[in-house]
Amino acid sequence: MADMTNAGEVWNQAYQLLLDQPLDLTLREVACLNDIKATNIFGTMVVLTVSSESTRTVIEKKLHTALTQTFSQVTGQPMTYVVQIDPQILTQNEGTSTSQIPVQMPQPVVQVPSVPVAAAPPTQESVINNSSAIGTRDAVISPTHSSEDITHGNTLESDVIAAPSLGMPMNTRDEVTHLNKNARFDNFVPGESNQFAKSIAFAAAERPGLEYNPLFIYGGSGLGKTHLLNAIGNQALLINPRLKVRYTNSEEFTNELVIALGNNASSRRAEMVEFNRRYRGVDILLVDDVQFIAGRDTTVEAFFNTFNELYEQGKQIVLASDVPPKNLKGLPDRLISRFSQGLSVSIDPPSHELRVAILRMKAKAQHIDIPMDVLNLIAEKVTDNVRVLEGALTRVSAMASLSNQIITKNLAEQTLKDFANSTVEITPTNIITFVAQYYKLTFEDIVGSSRTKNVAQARQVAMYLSRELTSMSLVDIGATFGGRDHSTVMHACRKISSEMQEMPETYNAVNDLTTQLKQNRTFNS
Ligand SMILES: Nc1ncnc2c1ncn2[C@@H]1O[C@H](COP(=O)(O)OP(=O)(O)OP(=O)(O)O)[C@@H](O)[C@H]1O
Repeated sequence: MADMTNAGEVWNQAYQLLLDQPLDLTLREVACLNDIKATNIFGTMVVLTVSSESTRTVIEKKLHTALTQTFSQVTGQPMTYVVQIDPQILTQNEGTSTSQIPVQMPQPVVQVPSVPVAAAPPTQESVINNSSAIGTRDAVISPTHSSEDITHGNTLESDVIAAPSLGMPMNTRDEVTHLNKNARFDNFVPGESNQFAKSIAFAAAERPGLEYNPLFIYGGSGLGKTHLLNAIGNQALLINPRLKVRYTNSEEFTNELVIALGNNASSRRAEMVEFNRRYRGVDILLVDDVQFIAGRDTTVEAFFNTFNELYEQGKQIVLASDVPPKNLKGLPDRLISRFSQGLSVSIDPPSHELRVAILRMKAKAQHIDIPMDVLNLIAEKVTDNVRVLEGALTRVSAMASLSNQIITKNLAEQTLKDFANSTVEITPTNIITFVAQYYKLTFEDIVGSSRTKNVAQARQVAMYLSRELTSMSLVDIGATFGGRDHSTVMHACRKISSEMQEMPETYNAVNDLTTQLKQNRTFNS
């Protein structure tokens, strides 16, 4: 195992392992590997520094899975990474003997699943807007940038439901089942777009392993797939508390497998027995974001075997993905045909009526007094993603509370002028970079261990934005921010959400940063 505190050592070992893998890279992409330097490690997060946006793109698009898995293998624990750009690194890399890759790479075999890539480098603009003129609305509202809904960044896991917005079922992740106990059927609002999925999910929870096995739920980001998966587990346990249920996602499954396999020969056997017990000894297995299982033969093989064993024993398997089975990329046909042999149900974007109904339920849960015309307005502004809908409700309620006004259509209109939809893809790296610049800190400050007030505040804002603007789970966000626990992230999200209702500077920071991120206009790197 590499020394966890030595970034260079971790990278060197990881690099050697990468060389042994059949990565699907062009020669130009291979050359990019020489541009990577591991400059720091914070907890379970490796900071990779590269000289250009194009290298970052290659990393995020082509090497994501290979890198996370290799880092996990080298250190013996689930790892993640962030990429920062520093043009100076080129000079520093010159002359270093390690990590120079030969330009002949192994032949393409494995398709590494891509993750969304940061958009083109933004232009330099002033980031700091400390005008705390709450009440004079124009001061906190910047020009609108509108188009489609926001696109989410790293969609690797969504095992937990909590979000920073008001009205969210806050996450309480069960230690054993990994279920979020607050995601239930009774707080999942049905509509035409999700009713069928909800009914089938309910039936699977009531009669696991019988009619709908496997059950495959697919649909776009923020439409409630994770909520339904958790609801199935919770409902099944309500009916029969003795059932063994496990919620996971492909990232977690893969990481646990890599760690079990990475142990030395003597303990590997025991680790694998434990791994198999965890996944094959259950009555209900719920697997989120199954599209990311692609990428490694060993993971696919382990997943295939797990699936078969559970299926043959009549155990319930529920899978969630952004696309239907036949559109899954990089998975062998035998697995796709297994996924297709049960029932596939879609969740479609919610109608206006459903968006209003969801908003009404969230507002009621938080005792927010909000008139019907405002609910309609929010539902008109945000169309495709319930998570974003919740964020919009948070903004309106925060603005009313800060300016000591009741919620009116006018106030909501002004507040949400800036809550524009955007096609810009927002990645954690972008968020950290933008937040660092906003607070006049460094990238490392945000992901590092400093607890000084300013740094801690900036980090919490970055965590909040990660939850609101990407579909990363609390667990993934925690890992990205220096290996912090998911409860730390949950605390940060709650704190910032509540501060937004009371402190103009927090509201302004979140608001300004959201606008800048969605328009991708700020840092020059
Ligand atoms: N019909 C609904 N009723 C109540 N809340 C909902 C509904 N649909 C979605 N939500 C809420 O919206 C948020 C996002 O949902 P969820 O995380 O389940 O989406 P997802 O489809 O898994 O997204 P992703 O693919 O990005 O992980 C959650 O807070 C969830 O509780």
